[in-house]
Amino acid sequence: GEIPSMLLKRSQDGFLTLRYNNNPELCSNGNSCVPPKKKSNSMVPVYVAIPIVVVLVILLLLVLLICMRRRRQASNSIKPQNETRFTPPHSWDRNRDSSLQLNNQRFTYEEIMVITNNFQRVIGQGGFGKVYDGFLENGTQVAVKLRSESSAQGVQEFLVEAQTLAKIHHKNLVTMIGYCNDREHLALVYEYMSEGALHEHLRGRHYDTT
Ligand SMILES: Nc1ncnc2c1ncn2[C@@H]1O[C@H](COP(=O)(O)OP(=O)(O)OP(=O)(O)O)[C@@H](O)[C@H]1O
Repeated sequence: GEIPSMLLKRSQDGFLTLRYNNNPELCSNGNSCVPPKKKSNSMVPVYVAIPIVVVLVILLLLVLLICMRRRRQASNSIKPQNETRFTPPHSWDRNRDSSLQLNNQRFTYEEIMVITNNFQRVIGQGGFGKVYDGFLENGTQVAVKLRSESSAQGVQEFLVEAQTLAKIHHKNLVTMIGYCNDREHLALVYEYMSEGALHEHLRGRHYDTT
């Protein structure tokens, strides 16, 4: 503010010594008042807080989205254990989706007999029963795993293997081409693995069928 004229006059008359150079908020007639420094902007914290809150909310939403997606994937991969009927996904039905070509197609038992040439050549024996060599119409060599009635492993385990392989596709896993669920016959048709089973390699010998 302005220095009162009374004080200025007394200073000019020599009765008073005024020192106010270091106080920019004081001014005399001759000097222009230095405008008081603006107070720091009280809105600055708001400008900083808003983006932080927005970023936190976005992160929270992303985490929630990821959690929901993982939970959905987990629930999809767990099927009820007491399910006894073989209910292949729609994609297994070649009549519904011809674009699937050989993937997961459904075969009748008669077709399985043709593919394996009436179960002519056994190439292995597993927990579910015998595995037969076979050829599809287009010449693709396949391995047909036929569940035997006397199998120690139940229908349920067989279906679990089928359903798992129908979902999982990996270059290191055998590909399931199709299946047969015809009356009492259950069979899975796999791509033929000419190199044999991994455990045979680990043991250092191949299954001898001849
Ligand atoms: N896709 C395939 N290509 C070539 N041979 C196969 C194929 N699948 C199975 N075999 C042969 O059949 C054998 C039995 O296979 P299968 O998968 O039925 O039984 P496993 O995996 O050895 O035992 P388990 O059924 O008890 O798990 C194998 O050791 C292998 O020699």
